[in-house]
Amino acid sequence: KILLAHGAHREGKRTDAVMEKWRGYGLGQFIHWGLYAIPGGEWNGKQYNGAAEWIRSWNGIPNATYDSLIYKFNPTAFDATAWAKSAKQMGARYVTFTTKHHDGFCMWPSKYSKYTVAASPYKKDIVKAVVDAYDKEGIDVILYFSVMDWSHPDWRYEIKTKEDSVAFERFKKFTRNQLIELLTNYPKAKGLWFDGTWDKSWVKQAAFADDLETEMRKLRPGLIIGSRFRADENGKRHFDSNGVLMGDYEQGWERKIPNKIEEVHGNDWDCVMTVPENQWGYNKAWNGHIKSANELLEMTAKCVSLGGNFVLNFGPQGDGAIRQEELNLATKIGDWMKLNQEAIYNCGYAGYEKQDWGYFTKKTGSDQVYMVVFNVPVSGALRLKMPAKTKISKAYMLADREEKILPEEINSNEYFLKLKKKDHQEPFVIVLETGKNAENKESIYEKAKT
Ligand SMILES: C[C@@H]1N[C@@H](C(=O)NCc2ccccc2)[C@H](O)[C@@H]1O
Repeated sequence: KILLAHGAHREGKRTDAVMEKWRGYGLGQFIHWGLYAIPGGEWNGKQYNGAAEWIRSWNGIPNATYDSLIYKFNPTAFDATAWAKSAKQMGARYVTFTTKHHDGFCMWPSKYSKYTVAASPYKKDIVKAVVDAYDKEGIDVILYFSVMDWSHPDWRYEIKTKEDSVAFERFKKFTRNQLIELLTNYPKAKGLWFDGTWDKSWVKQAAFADDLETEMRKLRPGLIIGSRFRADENGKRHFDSNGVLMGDYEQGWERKIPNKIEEVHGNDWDCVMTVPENQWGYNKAWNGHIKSANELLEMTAKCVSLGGNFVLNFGPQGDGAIRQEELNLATKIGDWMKLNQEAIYNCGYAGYEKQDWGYFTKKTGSDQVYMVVFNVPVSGALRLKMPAKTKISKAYMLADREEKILPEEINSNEYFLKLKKKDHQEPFVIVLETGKNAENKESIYEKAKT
């Protein structure tokens, strides 16, 4: 092991109650909202073909012109309670909210910047409204914060000159001030979701970032900070020079999902996902593939089956209303979650191999196993391969506990589950009661000799 002053300070999962709760969330909501929602991916009738929240970086718009959007920010349709109620019915158990994105506009009245809601016609503290409304619905709040701040005169992508380094020292102080301000103003926030930390300038600040993380954790015991915040003294990010995860969970799953358990290295993790292929902020033209509710439910089940959380992004419009397509998805997902949440909340990796019909999840701290089924074969019978020594004592439909399913053993540890109904239009859950240490019933079929 390489001796590191600013690598990981802890190895393996956190075991405290706050993190145990985080681990069991299953489904979360991301909200990207800021000045970028006003142009919505378009400027002077021309479409910006990047992600809508990056439109300030487009050379199609002078920075000063973009920044003057502050004078147009007056979201009359903004209703944090309506957002929180929609998230509640969807079944989200935490929300990650953009306090400041790469453009540098602050959704709270920061005293360290003029470029905030306080200087807009709207004036009011949006972060406070969101934190209070979601907290009232029992949904935990994580604050998203972009270190990269294109609007700040002292921000640098990299430090090339003495002047750059003097400026960036000021920027580091500014960043620390804003983070301490957020933790002080919004003590209900359970964590910080850092972004914009890949710049060469920030990657060189191992000691500063390490000290800042320590200071934030001391100010807010139990605070949850992911692996994207800081680099170690060799510039290694997410995993330090010894390959150990920095922070409390892996934050690398952005618009992608692991396929097998080995890819998560025994760490906690969350996957953050857009509804279109790559739009986080509101984009008028939702081009390309828009994910359906069933696709998003499958992503949720896949993440939970591999021990992670699935965080679905919403991009409210410039007026503060959430677009109808997103509200419809939240409703459809919520309808399914109301029936099947038992297989998602406080569940994790079951330890079984992946199978064609869908995903296994297991209730944390129990032997209760769930099959979240997305693919029923034409035969209408699900082939189930269990590890040796696993006996199925009971199988039934979660949505109708009276509908028992008799597992037909076809081979040692292989079963067919014949379903009453074949044409399922929605994913569904089968509950498996397994006796882990059941005697390993000798198979009645001898193995083929090859
Ligand atoms: C959560 C998303 N992260 C922001 C972003 O800049 N992603 C682009 C990116 C993704 C992964 C590594 C570097 C850069 C996007 O704008 C969203 O805020």
